[in-house]
Amino acid sequence: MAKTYGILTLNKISSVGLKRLPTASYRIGNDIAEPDAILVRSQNMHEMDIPASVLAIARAGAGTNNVPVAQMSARGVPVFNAAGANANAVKELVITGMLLASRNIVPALGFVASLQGDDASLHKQVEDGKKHYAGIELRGRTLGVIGLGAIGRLVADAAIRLGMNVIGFDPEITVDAAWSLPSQVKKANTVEELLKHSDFVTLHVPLLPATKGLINEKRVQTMKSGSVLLNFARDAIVDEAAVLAGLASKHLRGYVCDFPTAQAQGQAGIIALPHLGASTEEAEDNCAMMVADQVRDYLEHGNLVNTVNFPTLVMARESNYRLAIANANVPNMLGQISSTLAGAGINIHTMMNKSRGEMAYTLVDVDSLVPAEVIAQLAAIPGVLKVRDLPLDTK
Ligand SMILES: NC(=O)C1=CN([C@@H]2O[C@H](COP(=O)(O)OP(=O)(O)OC[C@H]3O[C@@H](n4cnc5c(N)ncnc54)[C@H](O)[C@@H]3O)[C@@H](O)[C@H]2O)C=CC1
Ligand SMILES: O=C(O)CCC(=O)C(=O)O
Repeated sequence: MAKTYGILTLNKISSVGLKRLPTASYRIGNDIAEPDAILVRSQNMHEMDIPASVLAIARAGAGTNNVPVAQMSARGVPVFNAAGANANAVKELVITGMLLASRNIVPALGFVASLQGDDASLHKQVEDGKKHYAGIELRGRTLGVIGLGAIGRLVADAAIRLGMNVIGFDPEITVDAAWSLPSQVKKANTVEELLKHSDFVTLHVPLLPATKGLINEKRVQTMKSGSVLLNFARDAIVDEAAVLAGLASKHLRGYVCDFPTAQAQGQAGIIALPHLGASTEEAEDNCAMMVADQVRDYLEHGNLVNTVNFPTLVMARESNYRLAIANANVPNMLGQISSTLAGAGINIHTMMNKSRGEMAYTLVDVDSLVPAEVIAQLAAIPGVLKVRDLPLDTK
């Protein structure tokens, strides 16, 4: 009988993506027991008892801070994301956020909603009251972008098209990302340099120990007087109390974020959206399609693309029998894997191994069926975290 896979969904995942997992071999739902993979958006998985059956977790989005990545690495389980698939949606909301703040749109809408009377009275109140909501233009102002990955690059490009000057800071920028940046983007050497010169500052970094509290009290004070901070990355990247103090003293003009909190609720200068950055039909479909394809390729063929904890490794099938082995990145793993196979009289057709940090991953195409006892021997090699037997279904 052909193998079937169970996919547990923890949030609503677009059906456009789920359709890429054929119903003949995939059972998908929010109540799948002993799933082979989990698809998730923002649900916090840190306290979840993740079943031992799970071979892969895929975040239908960019940030994986809601997934216990280190715990999964120790189990040899890759954590996938949908790199770049929702970047355009976030870019459009960031530009919206800059316009909302620069033109005082939120209080202006509140003013209009509060008006009462007939048309003539409304007209008078509007003309008298509009002076309180006069704004500033984006053209000619400076945007500082912290994090020039998939989203930051698109935001930089859009801002330049609106006539803004753009400064960027990203000490870990990839060569490809640097090539794709508009030449007008100026490089800041430090966060402080960027903050000092920017009228708007937008954050597009992942939440990591190194980025937690990136915008702290000292840095709020370093920001230009009258500037606006935009945070569509993660709440903990900003020390919100410091930002509220900056708003109260009028040092900051506004804080636009995707993460409402009780302490910021209703405070002047705050525009908080309900984590809407990636909430467009297009982004939800793109993310779901990307992770469905990645998970399917991993479950069926062991290929790894777009994980946050494993190397990228894709190998075309060259035989009907494949082993996928997740192991610690320590000496002599390949030697032990090949000698175990040789000892069992199994010929290696092709073998590829790649590492990333402490993790390594090996795909081995062999010429004959691998008996269960050999799989057990491989799994028992110290440092081997997971062994998967992936014979092609040739029926
Ligand atoms: N509000 C929402 O709905 C969404 C929020 N996000 C958040 O935005 C983050 C960024 O998303 P992408 O641009 O797609 O990720 P990405 O991985 O393409 O880019 C992140 C960039 O940040 C840079 N970076 C890392 N540490 C840094 C530091 N200390 N200083 C400056 N740069 C640093 C990296 O080098 C990389 O270029 C995600 O991790 C997620 O938390 C992403 C999508 C939707
Ligand atoms: O799935 C969502 O709506 C949240 C998107 C997000 O925060 C991310 O992709 O990092």
